[in-house]
Amino acid sequence: MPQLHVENVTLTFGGLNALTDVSLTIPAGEIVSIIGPNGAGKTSLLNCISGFYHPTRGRITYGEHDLSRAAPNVVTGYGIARAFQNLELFRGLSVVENLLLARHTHLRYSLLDSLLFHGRASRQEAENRAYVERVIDFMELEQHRTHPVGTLAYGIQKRVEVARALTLAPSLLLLDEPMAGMNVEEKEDMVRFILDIRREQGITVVLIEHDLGVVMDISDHVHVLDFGQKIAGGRPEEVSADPRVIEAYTGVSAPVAVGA
Ligand SMILES: Nc1ncnc2c1ncn2[C@@H]1O[C@H](COP(=O)(O)OP(=O)(O)OP(=O)(O)O)[C@@H](O)[C@H]1O
Repeated sequence: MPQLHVENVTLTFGGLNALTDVSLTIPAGEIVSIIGPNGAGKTSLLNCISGFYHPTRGRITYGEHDLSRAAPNVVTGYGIARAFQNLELFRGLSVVENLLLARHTHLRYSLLDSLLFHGRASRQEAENRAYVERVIDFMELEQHRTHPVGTLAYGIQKRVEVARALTLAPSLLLLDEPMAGMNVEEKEDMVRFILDIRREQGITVVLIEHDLGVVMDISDHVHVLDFGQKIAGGRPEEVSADPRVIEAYTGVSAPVAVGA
């Protein structure tokens, strides 16, 4: 499975650097979290990886693929799917309809194919339905499958959003605050799903999350952004003890040991 490399990425909006010279590697099969205070550049980084923004400078690669100038649908085609912070679901459509719609972006046949080769198109359609049903099973959404998404509890809608990304059969899943606004029980469920996505499906997970307890519990590596710069990266226990991280979160400089 490919590794994701972010190399010296700078992203500028007018005079503002949303990201400055950020480098990090996401090893295949890991859960890696990106943390940092509000406005630190976390979503901007995810936008660069998923092709919504293009870095002003620097390079992003996924295995042999250069993502730096790729469009979002091309990035998805390379096996990178994203669940959005603000749900990207059609509220009036059912769970199963939302997932089928997302899966259709992966259809291998064109309109011409479907007219000329009806058999191939309908076989593909049956495969898509079977795939979507497996995702519904995996994300434990059976009881909601025919309900319009807009009528579901917020925590369930967030779960459908993750399911939507999974229907694209990614090898790398980008999750932007999948637990925001959830109660404790819903968070526990989402943590379990994230762990299972990695363990049972072998999918690499990049997570933006404000709940540091969750981050430290489930991440293999953590990278910390502050004012668009990477200020720390490493194992959760290394990062949580790093004085620069403590300062970024508390605004208070960590005491320097006497004699240091
Ligand atoms: N499209 C844009 N145009 C102008 N400025 C932007 C744009 N997108 C992001 N920014 C700016 O870039 C900086 C980083 O924003 P970003 O949303 O990436 O931070 P974040 O760490 O995800 O914040 P949060 O935790 O609040 O979601 C902010 O100053 C933001 O205002």
